[in-house]
Amino acid sequence: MQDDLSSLVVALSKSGDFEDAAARTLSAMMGLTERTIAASKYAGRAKVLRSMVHLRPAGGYVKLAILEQGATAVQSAGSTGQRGAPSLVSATAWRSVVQHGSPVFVDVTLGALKPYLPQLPDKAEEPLPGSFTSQESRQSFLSRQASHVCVIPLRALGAGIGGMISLEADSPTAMGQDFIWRECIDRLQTIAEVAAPYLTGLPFRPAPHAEVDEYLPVVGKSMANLLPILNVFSQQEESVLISGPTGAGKSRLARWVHSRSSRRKGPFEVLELLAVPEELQMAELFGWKKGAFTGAVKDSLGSIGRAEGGTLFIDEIDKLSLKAQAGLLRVLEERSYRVLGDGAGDRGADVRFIIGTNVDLREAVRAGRFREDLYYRINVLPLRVPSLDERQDEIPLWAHYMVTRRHKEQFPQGQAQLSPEAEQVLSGRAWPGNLRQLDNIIRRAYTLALVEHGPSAELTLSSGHVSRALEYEGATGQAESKAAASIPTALIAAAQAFIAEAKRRGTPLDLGLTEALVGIVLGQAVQQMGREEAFRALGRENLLKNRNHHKVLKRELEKVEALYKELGEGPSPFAALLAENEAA
Ligand SMILES: Nc1ncnc2c1ncn2[C@@H]1O[C@H](COP(=O)(O)OP(=O)(O)OP(=O)(O)O)[C@@H](O)[C@H]1O
Repeated sequence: MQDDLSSLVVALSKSGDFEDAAARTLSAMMGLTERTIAASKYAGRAKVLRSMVHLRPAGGYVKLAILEQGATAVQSAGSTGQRGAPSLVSATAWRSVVQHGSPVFVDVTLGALKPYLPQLPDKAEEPLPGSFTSQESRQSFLSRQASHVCVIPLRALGAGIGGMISLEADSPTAMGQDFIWRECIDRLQTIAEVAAPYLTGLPFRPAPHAEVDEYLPVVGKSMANLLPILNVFSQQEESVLISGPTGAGKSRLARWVHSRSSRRKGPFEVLELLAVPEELQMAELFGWKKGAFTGAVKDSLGSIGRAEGGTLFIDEIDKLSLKAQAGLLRVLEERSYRVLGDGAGDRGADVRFIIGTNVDLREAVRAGRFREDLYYRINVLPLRVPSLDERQDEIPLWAHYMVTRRHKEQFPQGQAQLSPEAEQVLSGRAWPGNLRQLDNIIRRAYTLALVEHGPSAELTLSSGHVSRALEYEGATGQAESKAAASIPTALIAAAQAFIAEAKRRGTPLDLGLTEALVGIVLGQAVQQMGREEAFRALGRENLLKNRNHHKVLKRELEKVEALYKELGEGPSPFAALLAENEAA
């Protein structure tokens, strides 16, 4: 073992990317498992099928690597040519790994799951309450011949559990027994510990060029990395949890998942919880029979009923009342529900759920607003959609797509484009409202261009059109949103606000007034850190040494006052500091 471990360490230290490190780690683990089988009573009657690295730090999956028996390289998740639906891992297994920080053994045939807790031997013998998992996970494993699964936590150095490694084996004669996991678990864990810093720290291999389609017409670098994972998710029956900021495209991605699933011919239903008052949530979800409550004048299908045979996307799940959460949990666990006022009993739900959220559900669980069991039940296949600001490379592509789409509605044969300057303006600002906000701006800029040029099959949106569309947004809102953005982005936003004001006034707004920026930064720093610390932090210690800092602060703050005066905005937030400085 020592030799194997040393050669693994050498190999890992030469690995250039996650995929290579994953292949080496998984093949070392599968090799060890095979040797353990060969030396056990299951020799010749059991085989190792595959293993997987699931990198899923808080927020969602970022990488999934699968090594099939006999292969030397990991499969890129979701690649075509995979047989059947690749099984991932059950919600209960992940929950146990997170809660106990220890491995878990799953007997798929029995549907039993045991945490490996040698320090608490009694507990280790008890299957986890609630036992194994949903029917979906079980079926998924069984369809891949996996009868026994071992799941090992993956810890990044100094961090919590950021993922897991799962090993699947086929050993029908070991039904109801622990299989060989106990014999090799310590060594498997050692391999996982040695490999964890490489698996969590190495860069990913660049994703192959992603195919775009009507549901996802633009794919930049970060989405290209996520799509293979989402593709695997789409082939599962388990619930998918899509989190991400509002307007980032979660509902479109849900549709994308549906369009790639085996349910694509079935309906795709959306339940926007934000639009449903709490007291109507149960009715909206489950439907009602005539007379079930005041106002129920005829039978009505709920979202679950309408999504029968297809997919239901429930957006803003954190808005679900605790009562409706209990109802949804039951549907997810038992695949049945009761229509309100239906005396005929429960009906089955053949529905795949995709859940959307723009809040951190763990926080909602901690605050007691969201059921923990429901959280784990929907958190089997989580994925976080990055904000548009994290997908900078997509901004011009989306803008182009949105302009073209709009123009084709008017002129099917026409051509519309954005000037390079217009693209720069769009790329240079922050998008707190994400794709929805970008779409709104493009719509306005397009209208402005039409107004200026008249209806025309050939149309170019200039930076002027885009800037004017942005002006409608209001400079204050922008400035606030910029605070969290990168410095260049924030500065460009400030420049846009300045230019917009210059254009609005009709009288010149002298460029020299922008020099007030130095005073704003300095004044802000002095207010936050105190005089001396501020001058040091901003690289002006020399001014402290020759006692010139009062003078410089005065000069710069006066420029700020001049700017405020010119804008008719009254005293600046640094007026008191200026007076105090004068007195000093
Ligand atoms: N794939 C897409 N194709 C075209 N437009 C898109 C796409 N994705 C997002 N958009 C644009 O962004 C807007 C917001 O997208 P979507 O409703 O999917 O976001 P969301 O993350 O679900 O938002 P919310 O959380 O507020 O519901 C859409 O109305 C559309 O203008």
